[in-house]
Amino acid sequence: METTYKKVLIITDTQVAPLYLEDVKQAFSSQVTVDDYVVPAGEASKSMEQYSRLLDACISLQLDRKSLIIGLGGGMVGDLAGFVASTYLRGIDFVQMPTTILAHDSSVGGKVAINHPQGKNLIGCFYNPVYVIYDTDTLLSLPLSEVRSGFGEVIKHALLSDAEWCDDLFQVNVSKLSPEQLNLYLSKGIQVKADIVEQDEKENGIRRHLNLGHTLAHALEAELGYGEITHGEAVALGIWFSLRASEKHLGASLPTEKYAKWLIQNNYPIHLIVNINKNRIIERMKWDKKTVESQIHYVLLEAIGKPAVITIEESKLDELLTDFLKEVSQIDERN
Ligand SMILES: NC(=O)c1ccc[n+]([C@@H]2O[C@H](COP(=O)([O-])OP(=O)(O)OC[C@H]3O[C@@H](n4cnc5c(N)ncnc54)[C@H](O)[C@@H]3O)[C@@H](O)[C@H]2O)c1
Ligand SMILES: O=C(O)C(=O)C[C@@H](O)[C@H](O)[C@H](O)COP(=O)(O)O
Ligand SMILES: [Zn+2]
Repeated sequence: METTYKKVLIITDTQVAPLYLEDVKQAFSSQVTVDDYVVPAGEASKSMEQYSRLLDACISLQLDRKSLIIGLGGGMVGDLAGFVASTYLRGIDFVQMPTTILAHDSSVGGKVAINHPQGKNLIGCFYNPVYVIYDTDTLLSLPLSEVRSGFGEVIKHALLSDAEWCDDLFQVNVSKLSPEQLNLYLSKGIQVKADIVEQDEKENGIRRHLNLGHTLAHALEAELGYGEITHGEAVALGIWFSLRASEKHLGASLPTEKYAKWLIQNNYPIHLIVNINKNRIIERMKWDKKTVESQIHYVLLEAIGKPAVITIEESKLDELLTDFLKEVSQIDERN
């Protein structure tokens, strides 16, 4: 990493700024000019409008190729700041300072992007930070809803890798975790992700497994309106569908009941999808980046730790989704 940055721009959001921005600024010597740009907290800021304003800020601050951009915050800030850094002057150095549980996933692997009303992360690229600085003490200020959201990606990493870890997680109440337990899960998750990304950085093959649950999750986020459901909660619900679809489509034997019980005990917002418009969701699923020649490719599990990318015909997907939404609505009525 360049160690003589003269200008630094810290990009953060309105919820993180009052908590951590001054601390980070104070860490620089007086030789460095440190500016900040604070976007509204929430997924809606991962937009073309904020991206454009941030580029205007880079230009008015006259950042050059020896300047540094820091993304201080959760995955929203990381993806947005990283995309600005990747395109400004064809790319300047970028540091990720993740502050959410979910960002154990988003700060690794170099995917940076903004959303389009049609779909999630439709505009982006692969651009790695020069450093990731993850101070897990920052996680102590997270609201419970964001802890829950972060566990959508933690449980994904467990299902992709390790049945014993899954059993352990099914016992977990996300509101009652010790910092030691959380740190253990985060390092396990980072390892699972890093191992996959090292083998397939640009997602031509096995990196697609990291999209478990995301074909439905991204469709839900766009359909409900960005920020109406968190990314991690949408992923957790998307994984539920993937587990059921794996049982029905592949005949896999999976702990789907235990998984659903865990979701309910931890108050994942299943009510948000009860009245979802199934046909519009299927149309949105076609915008998934794994889609090739209009064929939806789905990440299913043959077993825990054994993901596979499977083409599902639209009529079959319709049937699977109809059954799933019926099941969700019956469970929602009972709870
Ligand atoms: N690039 C990738 O590989 C990747 C992977 C997973 C998710 N993502 C993206 O990440 C985004 C979701 O990330 P997220 O869940 O971190 O969302 P987020 O960045 O919107 O953060 C969630 C909320 O928590 C607040 N917050 C952040 N840190 C806090 C702290 N320490 N204390 C108190 N409040 C805090 C934020 O202000 C925000 O309101 C989505 O846009 C998703 O698409 C990207
Ligand atoms: O890193 C990856 O690869 C992932 O799929 C991780 C996902 O958790 C993440 O949400 C990612 O941004 C999804 O990527 P996309 O290419 O489907 O937009
Ligand atoms: Zn994700």
